[in-house]
Amino acid sequence: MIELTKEKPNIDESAFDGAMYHEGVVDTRHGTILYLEDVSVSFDGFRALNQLSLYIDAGELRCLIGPNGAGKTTLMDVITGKTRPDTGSVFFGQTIDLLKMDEAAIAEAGIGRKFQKPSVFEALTVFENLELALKANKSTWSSLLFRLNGEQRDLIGQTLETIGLTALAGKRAGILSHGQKQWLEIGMLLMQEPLVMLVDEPVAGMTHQEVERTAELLLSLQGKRSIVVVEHDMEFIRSIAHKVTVLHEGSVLTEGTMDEVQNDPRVIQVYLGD
Ligand SMILES: Nc1ncnc2c1ncn2[C@@H]1O[C@H](COP(=O)(O)OP(=O)(O)OP(=O)(O)O)[C@@H](O)[C@H]1O
Repeated sequence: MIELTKEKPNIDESAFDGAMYHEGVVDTRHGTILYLEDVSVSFDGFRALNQLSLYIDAGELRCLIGPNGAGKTTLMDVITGKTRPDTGSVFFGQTIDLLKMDEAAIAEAGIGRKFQKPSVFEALTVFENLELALKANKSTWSSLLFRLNGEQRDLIGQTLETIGLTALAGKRAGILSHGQKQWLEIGMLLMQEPLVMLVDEPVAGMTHQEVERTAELLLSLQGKRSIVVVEHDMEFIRSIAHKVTVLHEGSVLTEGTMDEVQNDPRVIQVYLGD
């Protein structure tokens, strides 16, 4: 079981199915941190997700691939509360019903998302961006009075090391390369101490060297956090993947190692072959 290290999230008690929730703890005793079962989403009669079931283990790094329109973004939107499914269930650990929570409560409970386009504050330094991400946890009033304590400085220091930007901590984020901005944004997400990180196309537009560094970064996080990566870059997926889930027409087509899915004739037909 992974313990939430931050304060007890402010979750409506009605989101809990039964009395299994212990203060500050997401119940992963069965090894699974995200349960999606029979999830369907329709837009004007078009099924973007079609009875999709997916299970993510605590601490795993899962790669999600699939052709354009397969439903990857919609799946992320359902997990983070942006889109409500028509049918199905979505649980965080065994007991937290995400369908009863809004986007803010889901984020606060420990599910963080990094969008494809970096949105760092260019006028602020790298350090200040991380500081701001830490403050975003606080209410507006307490963030006005907020001063970093030693523990929080250490957390920023560790995060700078993790994302490889320690030497640039005092530089304005606007001067960073595209890859460095992406790492900073991953760092900002880490400041929220999420248990689950959803990462959308992290290496799009990166140089080869930056792609390699991003692979190392994500691999260094597995075990500590559960990470779901959506990416089209197959070489990158191969370098990080243990288990790959292939989506097609809103459902899971197959799951397995990169070799297994790449040699699956159905995958070759719908995705890798085109
Ligand atoms: N808000 C919406 N309204 C109508 N249709 C939508 C909406 N959002 C997604 N869709 C449709 O649902 C399908 C799944 O889209 P989604 O963005 O989830 O796919 P994806 O796998 O993320 O694709 P890509 O790899 O291109 O990002 C697509 O056909 C898309 O056009």
